[in-house]
Amino acid sequence: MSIFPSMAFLQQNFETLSLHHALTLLAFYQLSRWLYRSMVVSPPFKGIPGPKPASWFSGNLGQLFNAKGLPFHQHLSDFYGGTVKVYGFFGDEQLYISDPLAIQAILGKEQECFDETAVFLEANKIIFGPGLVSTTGELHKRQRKLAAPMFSTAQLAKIAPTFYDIAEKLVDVLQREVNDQLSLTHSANTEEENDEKRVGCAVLDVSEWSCRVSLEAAGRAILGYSFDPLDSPVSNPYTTAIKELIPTLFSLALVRQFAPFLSKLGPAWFRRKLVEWTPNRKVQKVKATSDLMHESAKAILKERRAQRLDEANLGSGDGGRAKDLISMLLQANARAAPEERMGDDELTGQMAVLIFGAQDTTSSVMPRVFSLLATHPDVQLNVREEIRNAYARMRQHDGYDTDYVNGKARLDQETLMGLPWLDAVVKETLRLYPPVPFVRRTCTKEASIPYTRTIPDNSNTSVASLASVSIPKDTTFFLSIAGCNRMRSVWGDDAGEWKPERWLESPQPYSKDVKIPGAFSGMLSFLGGGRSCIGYRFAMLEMKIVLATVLSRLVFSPTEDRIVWNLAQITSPSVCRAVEREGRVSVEETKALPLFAAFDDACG
Ligand code: HEM
Repeated sequence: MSIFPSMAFLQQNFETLSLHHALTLLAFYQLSRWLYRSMVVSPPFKGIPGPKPASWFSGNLGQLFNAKGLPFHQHLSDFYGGTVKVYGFFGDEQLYISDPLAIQAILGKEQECFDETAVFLEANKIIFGPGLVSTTGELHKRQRKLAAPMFSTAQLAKIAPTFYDIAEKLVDVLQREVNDQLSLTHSANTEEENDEKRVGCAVLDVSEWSCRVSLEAAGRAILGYSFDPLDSPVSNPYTTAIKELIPTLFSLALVRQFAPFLSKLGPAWFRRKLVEWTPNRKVQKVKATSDLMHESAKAILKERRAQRLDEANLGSGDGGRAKDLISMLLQANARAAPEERMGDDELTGQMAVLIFGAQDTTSSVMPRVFSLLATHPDVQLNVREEIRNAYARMRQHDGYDTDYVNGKARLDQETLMGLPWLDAVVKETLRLYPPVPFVRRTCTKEASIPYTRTIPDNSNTSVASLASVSIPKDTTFFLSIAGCNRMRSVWGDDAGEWKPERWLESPQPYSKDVKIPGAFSGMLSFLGGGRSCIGYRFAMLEMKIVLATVLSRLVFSPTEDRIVWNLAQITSPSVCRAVEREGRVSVEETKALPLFAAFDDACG
């Protein structure tokens, strides 16, 4: 008999236990499992290279789940190769995989052996409810089958005008902000000072604007609900809450390890009480955000139902334009066989998950694109010229009137998606700087995975040979999206450089020998396999519409601010500024990405 208390024992006896006893037992149970795995079970990854654990308690987890951890992640694949041994709690051996061959197996033919970690699934169940990111197996497949048609090219074409509405509003708002800044600085400065400043330029926080636009685009396109009309001075409380959710969750990485146990503790009302009683500011912040998301989702679902959006309504009243993706999902749900339908908790779960999935990711990519264009003026010139030429061609075209809305020109979807420079810039940014640099997976049944072992030889180069590693059940590992996207064996010696031209030279600028299943354009940024990003077409369309609309009018150049990109599951930019307090100077980071911006070509 095992010396450890089983979960069944804990559950049966829970009624008679005090909260204090229960938590102590839980901590003991968790601790003993880790100790058992690390001390009794023989280490599974002998011979696989990797760094020493940085701490006896949390191994390398503190380095990996660290806002400043991006260089460490890169170092692992650069220094140790595509399959690296890292340590979890109490010496628990884990893997850090960026090897394309291994990933091909994990996301492809061996995918049945791997799933999201229990920590990820259970934490998401608590935060979002039973949406796509917290379900597994048949339930997950059923939900995906119902949700996938919302993201077809044809359905997305119906929401493209919504993206254009938002992008055009953004340009109007930015124009006002630039004008306001220019008139303020002009009247406050002397002639000399004005000469020194970049004439005609204002400073815009492209990160803040991208966050607001992404949330508004997600709200309107997915829920048919406006979270942030952009022209009000204060952003929506939902924006602030959702922006802080990922960093807060990331900083709670250790506490989240208890989520699988918490989720099995008694009825829902009791688990809720446990969270309410937790004396931790960050836990309370996550709870408040989760409540806000659920309340919003429930209210919107009720509203949609009241509108009785049946098939006839969807196709009429607005020129055949569906209003939002959730209306489409409700309709598909009503048409599905009773046993396939989603319940209300699943529907509200999808709503929260989709808003969340759509917001933080695209709002990480867009500021990165603006910033890279600012520091690569030649590329920016090419992109802007290409967009402007496309508009000019459209104006010359006989039937151009149909592409005008409220007096503003709009590129049709085919033209927009086919702009080579814009496409190359977005793809190359996603490749080199994937907003989600890694995901975690658990091995649900033992699997043998092939990988390429790199061995340094005497001439300071390395030789590669094929190898395989057996991954025991319950092993947790890191799947490095950024590491795989930067593999020199796939992308060539310049894999670490941002070179949009590579996509112009060849539509497939990566090794033909490596096949990563389901991945977008040979990269892993949207992952692959059965849990790949369901919203990648949505993301590409939204980002291209916003970028093309903004870049057709504005030109960007860098300020002297030092920008750092931090890791919080999703990457985000911060500006570093020296602050003096009580005679001491320290560097403070604020979430922002300031760039000089000017309308047309006035920026020098
Ligand atoms: C540049 C933008 C985006 C990137 C880089 C991105 C990336 C990813 C990645 C890497 C995953 C896998 C996560 C994991 O398995 O742990 C994922 C899943 C997901 N994404 Fe995205 N995403 C983006 C935009 C979107 C958008 C716009 C939506 C919704 C409209 C969305 C909805 C989802 C959902 C629902 C999942 C979970 C899918 C499942 O488990 O079946 N994403 N995304």
